[in-house]
Amino acid sequence: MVVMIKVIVAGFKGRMGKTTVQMVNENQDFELAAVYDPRATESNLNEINEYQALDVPVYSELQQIKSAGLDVWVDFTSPASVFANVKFALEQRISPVIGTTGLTDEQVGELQRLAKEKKVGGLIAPNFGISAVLLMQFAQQAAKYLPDVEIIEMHHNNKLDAPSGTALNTAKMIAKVRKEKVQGNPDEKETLPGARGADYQGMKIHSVRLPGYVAHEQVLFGGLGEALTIRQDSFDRISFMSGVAVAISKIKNYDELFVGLEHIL
Ligand SMILES: NC(=O)C1=CN([C@@H]2O[C@H](COP(=O)(O)OP(=O)(O)OC[C@H]3O[C@@H](n4cnc5c(N)ncnc54)[C@H](O)[C@@H]3O)[C@@H](O)[C@H]2O)C=CC1
Ligand SMILES: O=C(O)C1=N[C@H](C(=O)O)C[C@H](O)C1
Repeated sequence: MVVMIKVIVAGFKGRMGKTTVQMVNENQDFELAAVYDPRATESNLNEINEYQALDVPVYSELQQIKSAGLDVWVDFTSPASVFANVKFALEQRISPVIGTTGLTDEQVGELQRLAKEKKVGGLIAPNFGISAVLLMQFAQQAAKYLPDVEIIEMHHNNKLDAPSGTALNTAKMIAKVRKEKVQGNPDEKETLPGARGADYQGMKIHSVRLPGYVAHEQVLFGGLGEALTIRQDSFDRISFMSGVAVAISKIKNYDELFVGLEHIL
C-alpha cells in the first residue's frame, strides 16, 4: 500500500499558497489534508468554486487545527506569522517546509533548537527555485576571488519584506567566505539617504519593487578592469514548486531543521 504524505498548506489564500495547493493536489504522493489562512471564511475547500471537487478542512485559527495525522506543514504566510506557525508545527511534530521570509537569526536558532529537541525534520528555504539556489552557490564561489560585491533584488510591488530573503541569504553565504571589507570610497556621502542601499557586512543590497516583476536577483562583482554579473529570474511561481515538492517528499527523513534547499537536494 502506498502511504501518501499528508500536507497542510498555511497561507493557502495567498499567491504562493494557491500555487502550492494546486501542486500538492496534483502530486500522487501527497494528500492535501488541510489548509489554513486567517482570511478564510469557509470551513471546507469545496465551498470555493475552483476547489469544488476537494473535501479538505479549512482552518482560520491556529488553535483550531486538528494536527493529528498531519505530516508536513508548508508555510507561505507572512513575516509576522511564520515564527508562531512553525513553533506550533514543531510542537505538534509536524515537519515544517517554510518558504516564508523574514525570520530573524534568533528566531531561526530557537526553531532549530526546538526541532532538535522534538527530533523533527524541517526546512527553511529562502528560495525554492533551483536557479536561485545555484545563483547563491555560484555567488559564494565567485566571492572568494572577487570580494567587491553588490546585490540587486527585484520583486513584485506587493512584497512585504526588504531585502528579500534570497538576497539576505546570498549575502550571508558570501560573508562565510569573504573577508569583511568596506566597499566604495571610505569618504562617500549619501546626498539622498538610502542611495547606497542596505549594508550587510560591507556588501550593499538594493531592493526594487515594481508591478510586472515576480522574483529576480543579480549579484554584481567588480575587479580590476573586469566585472562579473550572475542573474536569476523567476518569471512564474511555478518555478518554486519542484523545490517545494522535493522538500515535502524528503523532510520526514531528517531530525533537524535546515536552512537552504541545497541541504536536502
Ligand atoms: N521561499 C520561496 O521560494 C518563496 C518565498 N516566498 C515568501 O512566501 C511568503 C508569502 O508570499 P506570497 O504568497 O506572495 O504572499 P501573499 O500575501 O500573497 O500570501 C500570504 C497569505 O498568508 C496569509 N496569512 C497571513 N497570516 C497568516 C497566518 N498567521 N497563518 C496562515 N496564513 C496567514 C494571508 O492571509 C495571505 O493569504 C512571503 O514571505 C514571500 O517572501 C514567496 C515566493 C517564493
Ligand atoms: O516574496 C516573494 O515573491 C519572494 N520571496 C522570497 C524572498 O524573499 O527571497 C523568494 C522569492 O524571491 C520570491
